[in-house]
Amino acid sequence: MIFLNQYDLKQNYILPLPEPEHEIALETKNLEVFYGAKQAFFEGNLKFERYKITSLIGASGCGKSTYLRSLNRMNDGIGTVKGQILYRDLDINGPDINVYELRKHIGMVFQRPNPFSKSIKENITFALKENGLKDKEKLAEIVEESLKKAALWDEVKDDLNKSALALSGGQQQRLCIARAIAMSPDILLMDEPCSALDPISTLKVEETMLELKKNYTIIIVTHNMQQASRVSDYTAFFHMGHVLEFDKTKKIFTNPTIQATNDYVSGNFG
Ligand SMILES: Nc1ncnc2c1ncn2[C@@H]1O[C@H](COP(=O)(O)OP(=O)(O)OP(=O)(O)O)[C@@H](O)[C@H]1O
Repeated sequence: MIFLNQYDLKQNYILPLPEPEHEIALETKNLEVFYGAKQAFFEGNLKFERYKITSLIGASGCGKSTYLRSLNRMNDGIGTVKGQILYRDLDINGPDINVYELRKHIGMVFQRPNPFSKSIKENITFALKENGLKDKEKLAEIVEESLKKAALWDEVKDDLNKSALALSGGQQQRLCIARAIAMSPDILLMDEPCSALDPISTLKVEETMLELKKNYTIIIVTHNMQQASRVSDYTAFFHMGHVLEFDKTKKIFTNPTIQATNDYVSGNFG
């Protein structure tokens, strides 16, 4: 067993990023996150390609969620985020950004399914109505479309007025995905979206993600190595608050450049 502190971070990090092949949906430059005096994330320079899935992997406490949550300002009021987060030529970490509007573009799906205690339909229409959409036909259209994209429509189409809380955990998580995509985000952040799900529900959510990447850019935190290798195009390996290696998923899992990545993906430390 190899222990985390065995790696000399100064020698290993940070590998040059691969050249992005396509358009960049989101980029972080010199991102740092502090909780009080403690620095939890260091020098994050990553570029996320549009219509691709990027997995963030690494041992518990290495800063994956801290980094992910910064991308739609979920760390506001919790930690201090320094550096730039560039989205459509805007630094969304800037003081003049309307965070509520931002989250319509960069949505989040959490670890535990968290549907509202409302009907399946209302879970999807609630935020849209709050945003002023009143047209019933348009709302019904969005409900159907979002549930179809989240691969839940066939299972719930006859029960749209039933409580979302009566759904299984896996169905609830797909409903939360439907709720997020009903707002037509550009980018979906997913923080261990399958950790509370059984293997069959996990596979369904993974299939949903593969379908969703036709229209969305997805960044997912996962502890599940098989999941990262099954769904993602790129993988970033986090270690003690640093991104040590970021590359195509196939390279990370079959021929990583640094020892620490190799040890992690082959299960030799944890
Ligand atoms: N709200 C907070 N206040 C203070 N410290 C925090 C807070 N959230 C996270 N941390 C600390 O920041 C570091 C990174 O935590 P983070 O949750 O980002 O790691 P992670 O890689 O996502 O872990 P896990 O895989 O267990 O979810 C840890 O040392 C953690 O204790």
